[in-house]
Order: sequence, then structure tokens, then C-alpha cells
Amino acid sequence: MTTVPSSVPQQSAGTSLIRSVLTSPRGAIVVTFLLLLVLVCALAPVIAPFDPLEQHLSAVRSGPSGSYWLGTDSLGRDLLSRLLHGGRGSLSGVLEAVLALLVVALPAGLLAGYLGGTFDRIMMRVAEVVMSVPVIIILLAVLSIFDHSMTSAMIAFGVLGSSGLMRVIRGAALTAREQLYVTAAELMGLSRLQVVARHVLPRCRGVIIVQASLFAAVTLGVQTGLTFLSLGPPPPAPTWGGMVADAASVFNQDAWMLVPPGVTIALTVLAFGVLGDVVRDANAEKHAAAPRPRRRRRKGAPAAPGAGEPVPEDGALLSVRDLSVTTDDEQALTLLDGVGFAIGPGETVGLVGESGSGKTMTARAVMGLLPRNCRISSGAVVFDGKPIQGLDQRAFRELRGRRIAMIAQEPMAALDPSFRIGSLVAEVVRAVDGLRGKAAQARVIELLRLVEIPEPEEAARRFPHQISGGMAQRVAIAMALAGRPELLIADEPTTALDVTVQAEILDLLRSLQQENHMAILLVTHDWGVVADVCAKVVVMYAGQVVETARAADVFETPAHPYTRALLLSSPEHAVAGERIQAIPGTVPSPRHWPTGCRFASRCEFARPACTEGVIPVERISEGRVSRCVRVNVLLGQEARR
Ligand SMILES: Nc1ncnc2c1ncn2[C@@H]1O[C@H](COP(=O)(O)OP(=O)(O)OP(=O)(O)O)[C@@H](O)[C@H]1O
Repeated sequence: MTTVPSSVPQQSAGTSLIRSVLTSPRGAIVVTFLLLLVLVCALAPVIAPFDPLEQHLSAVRSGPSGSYWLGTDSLGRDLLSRLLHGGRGSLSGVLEAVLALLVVALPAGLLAGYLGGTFDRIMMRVAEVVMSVPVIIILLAVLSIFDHSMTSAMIAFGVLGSSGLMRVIRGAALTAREQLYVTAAELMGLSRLQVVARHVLPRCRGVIIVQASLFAAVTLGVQTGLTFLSLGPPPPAPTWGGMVADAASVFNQDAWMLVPPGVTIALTVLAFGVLGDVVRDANAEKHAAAPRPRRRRRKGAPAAPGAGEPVPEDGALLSVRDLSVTTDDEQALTLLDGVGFAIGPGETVGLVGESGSGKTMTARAVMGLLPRNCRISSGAVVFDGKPIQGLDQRAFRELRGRRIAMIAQEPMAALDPSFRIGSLVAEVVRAVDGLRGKAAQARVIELLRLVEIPEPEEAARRFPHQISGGMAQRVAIAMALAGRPELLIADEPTTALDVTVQAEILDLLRSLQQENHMAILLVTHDWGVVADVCAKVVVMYAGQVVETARAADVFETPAHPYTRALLLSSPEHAVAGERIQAIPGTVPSPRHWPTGCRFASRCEFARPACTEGVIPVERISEGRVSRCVRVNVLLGQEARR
């Protein structure tokens, strides 16, 4: 029976940052100082020895004594009491300014960085305008309009300062959104708000705290300056700036009066500044310590091609029809050019080709998650009979993570290192099933068990860096299975794994596919993987499909010179009697696609006809096509071998 851990572990990166700050000596000192300061100022009405306005004319400028610990001012008012009461206004002013700063800068910066595009451009222009506003003039205007209200001035100061922080957060969000685990979260069907809150915001947390504490230091300086100039609450109200002004007026007769407010202000500004430094250092250490994902190439692979007839288009679960993708800039580079293939329910299809041939772009187009600078320029992706282009974000989320799921290339990079495994899987379970609490925890364990993770309760408590690459891939598969998808897109799911682990993961995928009758589109470089699990193969080269066939047929008689060359260059499937040979040259970039056959310059069968015009797709037999004008010559030669 499934036992459920007492709780699916929740986020803890924030607590680890706090722990690092508190365990550093500087951090512990400044945090203790600031907490004590806030406490004694908050308790001023209770603990201050005198009323801050009470005058003791017999003890004017008396200096520290048993009755007046920090001495008195020119009117015999107790300096300690005035300092404590004044601190309430100063610290609450700092808090108001910092809150105003965060309320404006946080959503604006996060959304500008994450969404990009027009929203980003508008926010950047607004930030530039706000930065060019003369702050001090605005503050003076606010103080005169709002009757010397320091709260209004501090809120205005926070809003005016927000453009700087917004730009910093935007930069951090821009970096965060490129993380594979952010893409993975989108692929799992999480809404944009969930992705920003769970995966982008935590990456920006360090920089936000640093900037906020430095801003607090500046705010205290500005506020003290304003009260020094009597622009804040009018005398005799106790303010730190007012106390400095009083002390300055009698500095020649009694220098001591400047010491209590001066030292307090200096120490507080210093504490905010040091706190910012400590958080920045702790954050940098945390990221430096984060494990880097490993990438290893598979060396050997089992043989035995999978069986199965290609499914005709009309029974297809997924049908990619004449799909072209271009970049959305003035160059309008074509990255996918008329790509077409189909996957039937429960069918496993390998998408094969060298690096840069367009496999990942095709997979992302199917998920409706193209890079931001790319768009579908023609053709269609049809899932279960319905085109998916033009679906709004909500409709896409209904598909993604639920009916179509994807596992990304590098499992370790696809798991957010800030969260425990249980929390990451629970997040997807919440998004796709709406489960909460105990039910969500039970489903998490069930999923971890389904992907054959030993001791799933224990695994749920671990962080991604505490598990192996193979285990991470199982977790990624568990997350993908959460929505019980009909189609799983696996983008090189075993590339980053050791050979034995690769075989285990392939076994797992095969058994999951059979048990759940789930279709799989397997993106891979690796013929061994194709041979192991795929019924059908789609071979891509330079943004086009060059051959589609049953896997068994491809291994027997490749019908495109590129497929043949790929097989000959593969150690596991070299043709008997021929040397393993690398394909000369490289895949041309989309900028340099030649006229005619794009493989011609690397092809031993090429003739002038190959480069004279568009090469049509030739239908060779049921479900088998090749984009080669010399396919008959090639098949004849293959048949003779
Ligand atoms: N955002 C982008 N903007 C412009 N070109 C891109 C973008 N992303 C990919 N490309 C280009 O599109 C082509 C296809 O890339 P894709 O990532 O789909 O190849 P792939 O076959 O999946 O390669 P790999 O196996 O290395 O992942 C490549 O030439 C690549 O440089």
C-alpha cells in the first residue's frame, strides 16, 4: 500500500539564503542590530524613560548621566527618548519607501523580463522617463502639497526609485526565463503566472533583497536630510534629522549632542548597506555551488528494430502538415520548411537528424512553445483532428501537460534546483489535476512509483542535486505523466545519461507506452535508440523531412542518401563490409540553404539535377517517402548489396 510522507516538501531555497546570511558573522551582526533597533523603536512608548517632548530646564545639555543615559538637548529633553521615538518615524518611512519600491518594480520588472516583446519595450521607455525626473523637486512638491507628510514623500521616493530596480529585476528575469526548468514548467502546462511566481521570482530574490536594502540605506539618508531641513514633521516632533539639526546649531558649545543621532543614523545606514552585501555574497555562493548538468554521449546500443506499420494520416493522433517556421525579424529566416509527418495513437516515432536539422524546433512547434523570435509561417499542427494554431494560452494549457507532454534534453537542468523533488512533481499535479494536500501528495508518490523510483517517499524529500541523472530523468518522466498524456514528446531523453541508465530509461518509456497506449515522438541523434523503441522514423535534414518510413525498412534499405550516410556513420548500424564513415561537412545553417537538395554538397549520389530546383517528396510505398530525385538508383544499389 502507498504510504504518504507527512508532507510533500515545499520550497526551501529562501530559507537556505536566510540561513547563509545568518550564519555569516557580518550577516548575524547586522540582522541582530536592525532587529533590535526596530524592536526598541517600536516599544518606545513603553521603554523610553521620558516623554520625548518633556523639558527638564534644570538639566539643559547635561551630557550622559544616570538619569539621562545619552544626555539632554538645549531644551533639556532626554536624547535617548527622542532618539527612540524619532526612530519610529524614520524606520516606518524607510519601510513605506521600500514597500512602494517593490509594489511597482517587482511586477513590472518580472513581467517585462519574462514576457518580453511590446510590454518590455513599453516598460523600458517608462523607466527611462521616470529616471529622468528630478527626484528632489518632486519630493519638495509632494511635501508642500501633502502638508509635510513624510509618508507621502517616502511613497513618492519609492515609486521614483522603482525604475532602477525594475531594470535590475528585468535583467534577472530575462536570465531566469532562459533556464531549461522554466521552459520545462511551461511544457508541463503551468500558467505564466505560476511559472513567474514559482520559477522566475525565486531566481530574482537575491538581487531584489540586495537592491531593497541598499535603497533602504539611501532612503534613510534622504529622509534624514529632509527632516534636517525641517521639511518633514514640524518641531517639536522628534525626528533623527531634526535632532541632527538641533545638535548642529549648538555644535561649537556642545559637540556631544551630535553623537547619539549621528552614530545611530550612521550605524543604521551602514547596517542596510552591509546587509545588501551579505545577501549578494550568499546568493553568489549559492549559485556557484549549484551543480551543472552533465552531458554524455551514448556509446553502445542494442539492436532489434521495433515493428509496426506506419499509421495513415487520417487515423493520426498528431499530424504535422507542411509546417514552416520562420524567425520573426526582418531577416525572416526559414528554420523549418514544409515539415510533414503523422503519429498514430500509441505509436512510437523517432525524429532523427544531425544537430541543427530542426528536430527540437519541430517538437517545440508541436507543443506551441516556439522560441520568442520564431513563428509558424505556414502549414498546420493538427492534434486529434483539430489544428492547434490560433489556440489561446488557456486552450494551449489544456493540451500541454495534459494531452501532450514533453520531457526535455537535460533532466537535471529541467528541474528547478530550488525545490525538492516532491514539490516539483506536486506543482505539476496541482496544475493538471487540481489536486491539493494529501491527495496531491498521494499522486506524487504514485507517479514516482510508476517511473520505478525506489523509495519514492525518500526521493520526494531530495533536491535535484541530490539525485543521479537517471533518477532526474525518471522524475522528469513522472512529471510528464502527471496529466496522463496521449502523446509524449521526448527530446533526446537519454543523451545526458550513462549507457546502462540509458537502457533502463528506454525500457521504462517502452513499458509506459505499452501500458498506457501513449504515443511517443522521440527526438534523437541515436540510431541505437531508434532501433530499440521506434516503430517509425522521420529523418530531418536542414529544416526538411527527407525520409519517412518504418524503422525496419530504414535499417534494411534507407531511401535517402542522408539516411544512408547517417546509418553508415553510426557504429551500431554500419553496413556489413563497409567502413564506418563520418559524413563530410556539416548541416548548412538556415542562412545558407542551397537551391535544390540541401544534402547535395555532401552526397555521393548527387548529380546536376539535384541542385536545379525544388526537390519534391517521392512516395515510395504506403507510409514511406523520400525527398530524393535519385531514390531509385539508391534503392537499386541498396537492394544489390
Ligand atoms: N531561436 C532561434 N532563432 C534562430 N534560429 C534558431 C533558433 N533556434 C534554433 N535555431 C536554428 O534552427 C535550426 C534548427 O535548430 P534545432 O534546435 O531544431 O536543431 P536540432 O536538430 O534539434 O539540433 P540539436 O540536436 O543540436 O538540438 C538550427 O540551425 C538552429 O541554429
